[in-house]
Amino acid sequence: MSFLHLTAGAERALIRIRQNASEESAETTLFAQLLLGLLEDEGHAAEILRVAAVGEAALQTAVPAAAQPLVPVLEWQRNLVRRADQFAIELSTDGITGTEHLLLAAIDLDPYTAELLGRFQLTKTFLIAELSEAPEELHVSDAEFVQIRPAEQGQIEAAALARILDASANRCREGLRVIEDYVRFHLDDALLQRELKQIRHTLTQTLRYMGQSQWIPSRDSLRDVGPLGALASERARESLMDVLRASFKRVEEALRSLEEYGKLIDAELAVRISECRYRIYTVEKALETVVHNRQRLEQCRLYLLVTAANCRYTPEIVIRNTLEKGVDVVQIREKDMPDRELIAYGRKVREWTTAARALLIINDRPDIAAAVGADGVHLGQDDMDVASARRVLGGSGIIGVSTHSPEQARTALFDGADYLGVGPVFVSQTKEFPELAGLDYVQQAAVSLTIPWFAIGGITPDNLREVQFAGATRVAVSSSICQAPDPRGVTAEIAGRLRSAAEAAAMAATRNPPQ
Ligand SMILES: Cc1ncc(COP(=O)(O)OP(=O)(O)O)c(N)n1
Ligand SMILES: Cc1ncsc1CCOP(=O)(O)O
Ligand SMILES: [Mg+2]
Repeated sequence: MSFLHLTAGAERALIRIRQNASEESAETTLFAQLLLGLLEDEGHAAEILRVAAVGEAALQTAVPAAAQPLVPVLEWQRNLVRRADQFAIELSTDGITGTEHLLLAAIDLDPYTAELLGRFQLTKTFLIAELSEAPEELHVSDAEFVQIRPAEQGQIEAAALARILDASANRCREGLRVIEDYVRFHLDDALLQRELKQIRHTLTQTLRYMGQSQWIPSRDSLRDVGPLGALASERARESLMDVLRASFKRVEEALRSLEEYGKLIDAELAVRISECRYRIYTVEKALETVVHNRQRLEQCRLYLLVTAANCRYTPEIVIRNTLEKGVDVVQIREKDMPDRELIAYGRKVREWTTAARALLIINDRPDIAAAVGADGVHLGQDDMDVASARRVLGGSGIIGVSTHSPEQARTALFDGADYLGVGPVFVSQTKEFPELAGLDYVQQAAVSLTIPWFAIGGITPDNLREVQFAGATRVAVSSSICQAPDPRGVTAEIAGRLRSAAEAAAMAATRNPPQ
């Protein structure tokens, strides 16, 4: 199993640190451990360090003798990966984060590391130049371009065609930039960023093959119909979301134009443009729901799955008492209840959850969720797919998806899930699983996902600490609350610990804001 976007070497380096670290460590010690780990490994960073003649002995001196304040390891690791991701997205064509990007992030974030490696000429500027991959399109030779030849175009004037294609390509590129900025600076979502980058890359390459370099001589910016900002509707924007939506529209229209006019040049290349357009639609849909539902889920930390047969008391007692003590989301998980009974029960739970300002999710059944006015539905890997469920539930319904690996998480995200279940972490009293995803998957989710996710499976007050240390800030539980002699007490304990951790993280974030 691997991280969503890290090479195996980068993954090993991070896991090693988490295995050796306690919850808090001196920041410089963590950077020193990272460098030593990178040097020991076989990755790209080791090669860079070796070529620069940086040996183990030199790295040991990275730890200054003076006592230093401690930082939460989890937070440190998130910042490191986030910075490394940005370097990978900017510098490499595939956007995959490798050990070399971790090394660059360490130099960028830590003055001691920068000073130490600077002595070996390994500076940020040097590494950026070294790691920048030339865009692939530069390797396409002129002979490979499709030529626009007036004779082949029949009545179409080649210069006009070139102008149309050039203007559309520019509109598309500009719009994509605006969208990428939103995803990077507002959503901070590396997965979507990478998808956008890959679309941009495919597009650049396709345009290159369509003979883009020949279009520029036909460019006439002053006479170009509809320059940006000419219309009042193009000038007025009231929110970031407005800007985002307008940019998607501009990109989609420009792609459509490229596709249609591109057919006059090469039908196969036009198909590639059309594929880009569909990928953009997918990203647009994912972004719309991510933004809307992320707000609704933002403050939810404790998620309770209720199956009447597994409760020590009646579901009403369990649900109403635990809502009072900090449950934020209730999932009705009834596999065998007749539909009419389920709907009547669901409507009652809807009233209790609404009064407590909590969310109600129905397991497996979008039709029942719609019928009872629930906030959403939860789907497993073998349940209805997200797109079909959304048609039943309607656009604004929340859809959660169970995932057991990073690959499933990635798929669920692009299918349009609003939150994920991440597990099973431990053996569950509620459901048997052929294998556990374990704390490894929780760690992977913690560094990779910005969509809300809940660790699930066998979580109790006794093991909650381990789950939190692996990076979970939200948990979903069933038996440890529903079967407890004191569901209120267990709920209060779990909810309280999740809240304290969130408050501590918020304090840390104000001390060390992401750049
Ligand atoms: C929050 C949450 N995560 C995971 C699951 C499991 O869903 P699924 O795999 O479909 O299994 P069933 O619960 O349907 O048996 C869940 N329900 N909730
Ligand atoms: C339905 C399900 N899917 C993954 S774990 C799980 C059960 C969660 O219940 P418990 O908290 O009792 O393990
Ligand atoms: Mg299911």
